[in-house]
Amino acid sequence: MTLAVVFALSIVVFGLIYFYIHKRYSFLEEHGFLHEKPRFPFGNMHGAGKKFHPIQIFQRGYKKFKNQAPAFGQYFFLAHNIVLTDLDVIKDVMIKSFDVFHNRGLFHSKEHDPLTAHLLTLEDQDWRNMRMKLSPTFTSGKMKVMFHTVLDVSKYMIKTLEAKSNLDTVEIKEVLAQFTTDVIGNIAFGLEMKAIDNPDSNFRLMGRKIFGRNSNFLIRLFFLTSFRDLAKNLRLKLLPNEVSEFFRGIVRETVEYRTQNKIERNDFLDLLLKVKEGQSDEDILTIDQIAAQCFLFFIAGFETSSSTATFVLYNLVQHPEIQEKVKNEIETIVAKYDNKVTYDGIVEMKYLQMVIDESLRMFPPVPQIIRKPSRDYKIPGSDLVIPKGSLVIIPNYSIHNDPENYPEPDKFDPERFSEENKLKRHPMTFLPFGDGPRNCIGFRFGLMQTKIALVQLLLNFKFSTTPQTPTHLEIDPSIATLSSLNDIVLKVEKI
Ligand code: HEM
Repeated sequence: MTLAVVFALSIVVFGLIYFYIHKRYSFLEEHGFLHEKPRFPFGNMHGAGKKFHPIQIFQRGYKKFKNQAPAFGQYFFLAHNIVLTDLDVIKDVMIKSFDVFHNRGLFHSKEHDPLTAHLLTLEDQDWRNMRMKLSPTFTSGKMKVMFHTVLDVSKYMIKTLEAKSNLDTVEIKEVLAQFTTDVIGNIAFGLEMKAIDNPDSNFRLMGRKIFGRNSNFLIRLFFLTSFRDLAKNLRLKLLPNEVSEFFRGIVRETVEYRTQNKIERNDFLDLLLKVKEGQSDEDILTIDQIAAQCFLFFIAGFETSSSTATFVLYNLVQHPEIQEKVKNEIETIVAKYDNKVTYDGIVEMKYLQMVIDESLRMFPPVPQIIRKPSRDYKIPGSDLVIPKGSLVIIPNYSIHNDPENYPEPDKFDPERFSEENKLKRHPMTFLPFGDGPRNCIGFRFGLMQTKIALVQLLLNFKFSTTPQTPTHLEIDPSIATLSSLNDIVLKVEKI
């Protein structure tokens, strides 16, 4: 081949690539969505995962476009997504038009990455069947049964913290992450673990491999989700083999042990095994399906709840008068129940709930909610049409921190969540657990374990700032859930 032919071919190839990129980056303009100018190869995601958390990029667009249109667009590499800003449209998407928006479009691969095929990612009828099977596991009645197991684990946390108290520097996020790891390991995998005793326990290590700073989980998830079909064809995986084998192995062994020894426990695994027993053949959950749900309970349950409790404590040390008020409420209600921490007692703690809600508003652990329309969707009251298959983002972090919804959003003020004040706001201004039929199935459990941890901690210790406590929280850009970049170091004194 002569040099001239090579040169001509290169020009054609580069021309085609340029044309393809240009075509992809014209998509939002052609569909009428406002957007920032994309730059190849990251689109609008320059710095995501390194300098910025994706929610900070969504927030930039949210502030810019919110008052101009009910939705705006963004490019993630070459893929587009649509971010909703109008609260009525969000309500329509999550609730009324659920028949169009029942999927999330997240990457999963039953065949090559079996632990990714769980309730969070399943679609259409597979999701409906699984949600129906799992819903009975998360009722208030089931929470009451599991309450005592969580309480026992919390007593262990208190004992361990007593040994550390009166030291000026306790990194509280790690203490709480060890607590929720123990809880979920116990309830979802049937294991009596002591991550609190051994911060390097396998479960805690797996937690760090998934959510830790170097995991790149968030970027991999977005990437595989944006190029789902290609990723499946190339047999790409979201989870490292090591993580996958660890969780599948534990569930397989525990199920075999329980079946052989006819052991019953009041936990998630038991309830999933009951689904396995009672149904017709096609309804029976396979070991991989059970392992995937348990794995999801682990990833959905431990980080979210420990972050919630950490953010509450962080806010309470900045506001000692609120710490005092919530502690008084806890003491009064515990005294009423014969000096015992009871399920009914924690349900009665209204001010504690307000404190938790206000923390969830400022720092929602799941800071964006995702849906994928199964057909073209015309946004009510506008000419915009969201094309079938687009990734649609509900930016709950931006909504929760929008001064039009919450004046002075950086101020921690639990009174915003009094019954009277809640009624004054649009229902879509508070979405820590999502909404509609695809909301968080585990919200009761998440709140219960958060409350148990806080009640036990506040009954036993006084928390205050130290010179190392951050005065302002930076968001960790590399972690999928909302997490603080700074260690949350507090002074802990035994009462
Ligand atoms: C404070 C703690 C928690 C927070 C803030 C939280 C938040 C969320 C959010 C925002 C969603 C998406 C909802 C939507 O798309 O509308 C979600 C989904 C989900 N969460 Fe949670 N969560 C928490 C605790 C838990 C726990 C403890 C479990 C299980 C043990 C759990 C299991 C799930 C599952 C299975 C889904 C997917 C539901 C479905 O697609 O049908 N979550 N969570």
